[in-house]
Amino acid sequence: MLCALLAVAGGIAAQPGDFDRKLGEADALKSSDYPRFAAILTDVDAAKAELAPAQLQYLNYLKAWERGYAGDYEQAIPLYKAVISQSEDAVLQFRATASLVSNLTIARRYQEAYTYLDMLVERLPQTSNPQAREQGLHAAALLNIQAGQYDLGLDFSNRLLQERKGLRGECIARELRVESLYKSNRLDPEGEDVALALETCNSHGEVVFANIVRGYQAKARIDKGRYRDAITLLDASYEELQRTRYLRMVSEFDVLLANAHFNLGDLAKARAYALRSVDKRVPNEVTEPLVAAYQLLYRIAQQQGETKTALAYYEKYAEADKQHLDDVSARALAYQMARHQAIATKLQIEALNKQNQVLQLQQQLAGKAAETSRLYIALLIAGLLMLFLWAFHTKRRQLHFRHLSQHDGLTGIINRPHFIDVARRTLDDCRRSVRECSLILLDLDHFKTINDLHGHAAGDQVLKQVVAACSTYLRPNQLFGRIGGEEFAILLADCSAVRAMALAEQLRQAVAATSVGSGLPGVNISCSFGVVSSVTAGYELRQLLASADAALYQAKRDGRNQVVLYQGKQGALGAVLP
Ligand SMILES: Nc1nc2c(ncn2[C@@H]2O[C@H](COP(=O)(O)OP(=O)(O)OP(=O)(O)O)[C@@H](O)[C@H]2O)c(=O)[nH]1
Repeated sequence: MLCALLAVAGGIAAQPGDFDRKLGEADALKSSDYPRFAAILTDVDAAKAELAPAQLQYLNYLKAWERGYAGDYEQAIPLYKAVISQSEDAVLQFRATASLVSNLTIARRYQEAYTYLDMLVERLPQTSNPQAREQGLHAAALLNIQAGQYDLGLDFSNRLLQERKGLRGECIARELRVESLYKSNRLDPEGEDVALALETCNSHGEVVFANIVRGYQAKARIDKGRYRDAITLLDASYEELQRTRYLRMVSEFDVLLANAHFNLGDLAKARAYALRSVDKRVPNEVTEPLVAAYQLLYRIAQQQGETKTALAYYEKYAEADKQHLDDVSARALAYQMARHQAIATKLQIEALNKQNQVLQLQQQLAGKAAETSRLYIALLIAGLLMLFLWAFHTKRRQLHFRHLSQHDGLTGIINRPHFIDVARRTLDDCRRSVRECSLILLDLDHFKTINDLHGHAAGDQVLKQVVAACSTYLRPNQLFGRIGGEEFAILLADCSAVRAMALAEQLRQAVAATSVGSGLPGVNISCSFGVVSSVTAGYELRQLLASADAALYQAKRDGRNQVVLYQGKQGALGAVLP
């Protein structure tokens, strides 16, 4: 092995078989011995020029896996796509598709995930490689469970279970089974499913999967009011779970313990666990445990009469809950759209078949001109028309679903997930062609007071008026989205800070003018604005939003109803209008 490594590192021509062996070794080690896997990958990558085309694709697949493992899905996804389109090895293509589905799911690109899942399911019958099949069935079960299609999730887990009996895949399959059953309210916490899943995962040393199963077992006990039993279960494997450093489960256990203690009236312990759950949260993600932790902290503070703290936690809870629900509905809608796409394609194929039959019969008729055949043709044409109508209807519903998933129900402009999606792509384009972009963030002033004094319905009306006032000044290519309750963002490609400031000022005046004729006498409607340019904050959306937010905060502090430009970390926030 050392010789082979030296041969690669030192540029001595290595045997093609060496690379196959190394790549295979790296593949086998990737989840159990990451440092060794990474070292082999670096070695083989250094000798890239000597690899045969198939070996190069295998290397690219492992590199994509490495990026995904590091959480860098934006790099992993195009790498997987390249392997799928360039590799001639059907097994590698299949495995890359399965990994791509998982990465797209975690990166919340659900529609794309379904498109690739359809490809995967279609190729499953022709794929006999056991490892590839395990990956494919795992990805299919996971995505369906995420989309709330628990029976489909259960089907795929059962197939995985049958195919991987006695192997590590059995543990994964049994865990997925427990998850589907819990999420569809059918899990018996003391039943055979849980017991077998724990036994299989423990026997394969799969600590993380075993603890995911315990998490669902504890949840089911809590749902049945058996709080002490849940605590006993979670306490027993608490230390073991901490050692895995798998944050998703660590924060889950903490919030479950917080919940059980809260229900038993021990508020001090409940608060400690809930705070720990927030502290150990998965970075940059709004997960279910985070929403539950904020809700508990709010309820604990409320019970202890700490009104101010309760309110602060309530706001965090409401915001996290909204984001989480947006995500859940995006997954469900993506599923519906994927199904409609599949039906539409099937109908198109059927329509083409019928069209063929009509042509064939017409040819026969040219010779015979038989009356009965004419009738048959008329019937076929009628059937064809109906099929086209049906396909048209399906397409329309599909477009409707897409619109729902991308737009805000109240104001009609695009919603936060879609804004982020399109803005990232626009910023990438601008970065590549070195064009300046600007971002405007606007937030209604004292909106809570309007709600409190005139009711939520009046508040909704004000939100619509503000959007209508701003839309008058915006062109179709200027991306306008609702990114929070009363917070909006506008991304302007090919736009300098000076022009963005001028536009923001126009919008400020337009919003202020809606106070007259708003139907709410004595109410001043205004917005504060934060503006930032890619010249000062770069092309990363997250950074642009954070910088615009800092400028917006400054505008709020300085008295609201004004526009502030972000001028970089060093420079003060300045160029205040009016
Ligand atoms: N009517 C209505 N209210 C909403 C909606 N989304 C969020 N809100 C409310 O918007 C208010 C935002 O209040 P705050 O964040 O305290 O901000 P504010 O009162 O505008 O004060 P400043 O931003 O500091 O000027 C909260 O009361 C939310 O309940 C919505 O869709 N409709």
